[in-house]
Amino acid sequence: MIKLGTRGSKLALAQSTQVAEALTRATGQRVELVEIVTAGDRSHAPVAQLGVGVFVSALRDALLAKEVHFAVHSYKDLPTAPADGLVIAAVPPRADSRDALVARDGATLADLGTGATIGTGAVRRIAQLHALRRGFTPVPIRGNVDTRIRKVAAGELDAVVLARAGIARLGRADEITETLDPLTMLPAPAQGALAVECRIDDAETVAFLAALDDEYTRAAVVAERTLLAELEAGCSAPVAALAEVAEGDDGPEIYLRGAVFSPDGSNTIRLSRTGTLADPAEVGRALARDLREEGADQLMGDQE
Ligand SMILES: NCc1[nH]cc(CCC(=O)O)c1CC(=O)O
Repeated sequence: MIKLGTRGSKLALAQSTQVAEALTRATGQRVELVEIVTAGDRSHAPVAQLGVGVFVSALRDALLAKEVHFAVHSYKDLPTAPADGLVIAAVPPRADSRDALVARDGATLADLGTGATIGTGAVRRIAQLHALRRGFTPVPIRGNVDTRIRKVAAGELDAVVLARAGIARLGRADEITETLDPLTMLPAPAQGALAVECRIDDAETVAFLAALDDEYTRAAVVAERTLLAELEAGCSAPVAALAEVAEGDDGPEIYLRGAVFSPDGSNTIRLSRTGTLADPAEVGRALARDLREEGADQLMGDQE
């Protein structure tokens, strides 16, 4: 039996269970889930105040203390700096990376009128909603996926925007009323991807977990997160990125789109780049340089 450390939230349990089952299918290894309470689960403060690493650090402590063999994170919630002594041993095939709208009566963004209240806590999503110039009223919310969707059913909000992958992992994809095209709502770097982490010196677990790794997903996530890191921005920053791997003339290549937003959505810089699958980090670095040349720092620094 090897031990998988997981948060106790429904979403964390759903994705940990899915990874555990995939590992058992691939290797025959049985996996025991061990629940770990993080500071982020105990607190009701806005995530922006808690800081990026709050959901992650308790899991990493448990790994380093050898209480568990590995942990599964939502990749987009990981700080961009690597953790000492740990390694992302597998990046499983990515789920849908797009954002999704949940509204009443099947409503899409096109159906929602001026003043429609749309719940989301992410600056990235708020800025892109404003940028549509439809007079929407983004409403900051927090809480788990179920809580957020309930506010729509209860009439407290007209709609919420959430990651499609999270809704789907909870088995509620049929409640999505519109999956948002990346042209309208470019997702967060690494959205929909999972990071499977273990101790770097635990060769046996590293070898086991390799069975779950998906080369294209890993390359995409490296490109997106290198862009984020190069812009010196965290997971709550107004930065969006999506890398896709497509067949080029000389084999597979990476197509990386990136965008930065002023917090009120009045200004956006969107650019893209292609590069070789062999060096996804370079694609991220190059796009970060391009965005900087267009004034990304000033745009994002324009916070207040
Ligand atoms: N920021 C919270 C968060 N972290 C991971 C997911 C689920 C989707 C994913 O794994 O990317 C969500 C919910 C959301 O953004 O709607």
